[in-house]
Amino acid sequence: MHDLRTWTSDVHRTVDDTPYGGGPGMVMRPEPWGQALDAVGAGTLVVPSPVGKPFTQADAHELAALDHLIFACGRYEGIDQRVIDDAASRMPVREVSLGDYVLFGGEVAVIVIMEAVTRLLPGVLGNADSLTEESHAAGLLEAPVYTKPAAWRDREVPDILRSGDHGRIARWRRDQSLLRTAARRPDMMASYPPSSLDKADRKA
Ligand SMILES: Nc1cc(-c2ccc3cc[nH]c3c2)n[nH]1
Repeated sequence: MHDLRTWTSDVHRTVDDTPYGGGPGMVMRPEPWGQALDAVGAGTLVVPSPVGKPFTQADAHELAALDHLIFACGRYEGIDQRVIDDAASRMPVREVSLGDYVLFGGEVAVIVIMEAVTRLLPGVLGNADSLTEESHAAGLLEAPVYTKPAAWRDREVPDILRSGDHGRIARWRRDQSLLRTAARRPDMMASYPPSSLDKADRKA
């Protein structure tokens, strides 16, 4: 963690200023950011932003494979664009959005990204199999999950899950994933490769 004010030189340790072109709020000054990024060295710079590329599980896997991640947490109306442009001349930069809503700053977004990335690192999750079954891993939403008791408030666990027939259970789960994804995330269905449907059919 680095305090951006470390790289200020005025008595008030100023990190923001008014936006060129007018408009509400303040913009983060380039000088402190430039010196801070120089100081932390090269890596892949991850910048949470409302205007970034939507962050996906695939992005989490890509970041988990990298040696050095640098997270830039902005505040106010954002960071002077020249900071991003200057950094991109020296290192990979990823501006990422967590969703179509606006936060106060990048800190919470960085916490979310760090959790999504670190849980993919070898040895972090107790059961690595969880990574292959979870939502978004196979391009679909996960099937519903159940545990004991078999009946709870007059609601029974689907019989198939108690049948011991693992082939039929796998098929049921895949079908439930497809139904759930089609209902809640038709955008994911659009990119779900039909070829893998054939493979799953063959497997089950
Ligand atoms: N997905 C998403 C990111 C943000 C975000 C990220 C950084 C800053 C800096 C100032 N406001 C910010 C907002 N809002 N929503």
